[in-house]
This record gives sequence, structure tokens and C-alpha cells, in this order.
Amino acid sequence: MPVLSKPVEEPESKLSLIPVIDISDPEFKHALVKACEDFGFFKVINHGVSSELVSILEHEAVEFFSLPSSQKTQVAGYPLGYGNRTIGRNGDVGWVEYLLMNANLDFGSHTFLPGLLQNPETFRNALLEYTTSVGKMTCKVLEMISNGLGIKPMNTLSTLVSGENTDSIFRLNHYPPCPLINKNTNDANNVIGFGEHTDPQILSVLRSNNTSGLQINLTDGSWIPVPSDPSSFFFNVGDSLQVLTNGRFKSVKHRVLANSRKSRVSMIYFAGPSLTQRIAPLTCLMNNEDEGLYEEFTWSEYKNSAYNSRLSDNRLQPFEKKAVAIAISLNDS
Ligand SMILES: C=C1C[C@]23C[C@@]1(O)CC[C@H]2[C@@]12CC[C@H](O)[C@@](C)(C(=O)O1)[C@H]2[C@@H]3C(=O)O
Ligand SMILES: O=C(O)CCC(=O)C(=O)O
Ligand SMILES: [Fe+2]
Repeated sequence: MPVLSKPVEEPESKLSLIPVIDISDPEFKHALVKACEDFGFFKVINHGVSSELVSILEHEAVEFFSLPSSQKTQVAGYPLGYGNRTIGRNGDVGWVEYLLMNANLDFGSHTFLPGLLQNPETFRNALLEYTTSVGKMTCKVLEMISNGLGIKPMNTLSTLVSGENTDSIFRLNHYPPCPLINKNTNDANNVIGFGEHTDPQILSVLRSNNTSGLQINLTDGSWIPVPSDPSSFFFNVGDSLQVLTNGRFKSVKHRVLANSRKSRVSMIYFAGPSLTQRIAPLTCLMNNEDEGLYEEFTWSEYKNSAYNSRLSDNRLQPFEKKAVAIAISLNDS
């Protein structure tokens, strides 16, 4: 299991840095744009997603992960299905087990659900209701972003992730307590639950139980912990939104550290476009003298390339415009 060399204790002041957006208040659109520019990450409150629904889904997830390993591995698969310790297929590992599903299929068609769980219908309905509700919230956030950026029409971004053909996925992660960590000094030898990476999609929407572990990377390179808040949702900008905004929004690097005592259960909705959707910097966000930083690609092209990369790779690099890439490398040297 990968172990981090150095304990990272962050000053209290950095904890309060994480922007909090009240999406019931349209006036937050400017704070939302600033959060996407400065952090690529924000917490959403007053979201309207039923807490009862969230509890039911979490309960079902816990029931699934409590099954014997022999049963869970019956539904192992790549890229969708159950996985344990191995993340992707390019050599990444973490202190985590997970279930990955296509959020747009009728969850009932996942043949793995019946047979394993006591009450598969409850799980299926909770998945359907949850992803529908979180999908709507995501569209609302994307509309607020469009408003804040002055993109017209207001649904320019939200239509990319709504409709039947979109390639959104849903992930349940379970990080068991980790016996490798010294219990007395919890972070003396940090163990990686989920290694540092950016998400390839447009926006990711995360909700977890009360166990912390998630950290985000700031532009100065430091990592800050994200205090858990089971009643809120955490959003992060994905690579595709970074491209659409021509680099104005940052696809945030994040990771999860394992905990010595408590299980962490998280659920993440990755809002992705349809496979044939073309992604390129939006011209309405560029001035005449601005240059597009990225080559146009389809989501299918980007996804294939991303899924052939390691977790910590810079997946956008092959899509940077050549001249821009040379300028960046000259600046770096
Ligand atoms: C190592 C990998 C796991 C991942 C596919 C990849 O090759 C690189 C991107 C990874 C990631 C990160 C965000 C999501 O958790 C995920 C489902 C995704 O779309 O891209 C995972 C992929 C995965 O776990 O298969
Ligand atoms: O489980 C978490 O809290 C975050 C996991 C994550 O970043 C991912 O699955 O892409
Ligand atoms: Fe992620």
C-alpha cells in the first residue's frame, strides 16, 4: 500500500478556506465563479436533496460493502463494477473498495444488484432517485456558473450533462479503517486511500459520511484537508470544465488519506457529457487576442486517453496546443 513520507498538519486558518456556496441564493453566482477559479472546489449548502434519501443510499452502500468478499467479487468489473485496492488498470492501488456504475442506465439493468442484496429494489430506487436529484442540482450549479460568467444561453453548460445520452457515472467508495496506521499518531504514517488525481469529467459531486480523509491541492502546491460534512455536497471542477473555460477554472487535484479508526463511505456523481460531445474552449469566454489553450476533442477521445493514464498523470497535457505547450515548457526551464 502506498505510504506518504511526511505527516501534513495544516494550520487551522487553511481549513476555513474552502468556499461555501448557498445555491438557494442566486447572488452566490460570483462567489461560485471565484471558487472555481481559485480552488476548483467548493461546498454546497441549501441544496434541497433529501437527507432521508441520502441516508437510505448510504445504508444500502454499507450493506453492499459488508457482504463477504466472495460475493462482491462476483460483480467485479472494469471500468464498471466492484473493485478492491486496484484503481483503474494501469497499476494504481489504494486503501479502498468501490462500486462503479453508469448513472444513466436504469440501475435495474445492472445484473449484479439482484441476488446479492437482501432488498435490491430499495438499492436500485435509491440510486435512481439520488442520481436524478444530484443531477438536477448539478444542472442548477452549472446554470449559476453560466450566469456568473455571462455565458448565453444560460443552459449552455447544463445541457452538456443532461439528457439520456450523457456519460455520467456514479461511484460508491468504502475506505475501511487502516491497521497500518499508528493509532496514537493518526497521521504519522499516512496511507493513501485514493491517490492524487484530477477528475476527467465536467463536474464531480461528492457526499461522504462523517469520516474525513479528503484533501485538495492548492495552487501553491500544499494539501488542505476537507472537513467532512455529511449534510453538504462537495463539488470539484473536472478536466473538461477546465478546457471549456480555457483554463480559467482549475481542475482540482485531490486525494483521500485512510483513517486508522473509522470507515469512510463516499458517493460521487461524475457529470460527464455524451461520448460524441465535442469539447473545446468556449469562444464566448475568449477575447479577440486570447488563444485557445487546448485542441478540440470529443469526450470519447478524452475518456479513452484518460483511462489509459495513471491516476496522478496530467491527462490534459496531450491536448494542450503545441505552441502553448512549448511556451509552458520554456517557462518551466
Ligand atoms: C487510474 C485510473 C482510474 C480512473 C481511470 C484512470 O486510468 C485515470 C482516471 C481515473 C478516474 C478518476 C475519477 C473517477 O474516480 C474515475 C471513475 C474516472 O472517471 O477517472 C476514475 C477512473 C477509474 O477508477 O476507473
Ligand atoms: O472517496 C472520496 O472521497 C473521493 C474519491 C475520488 O476522488 C474519486 O473517486 O474520484
Ligand atoms: Fe476524484
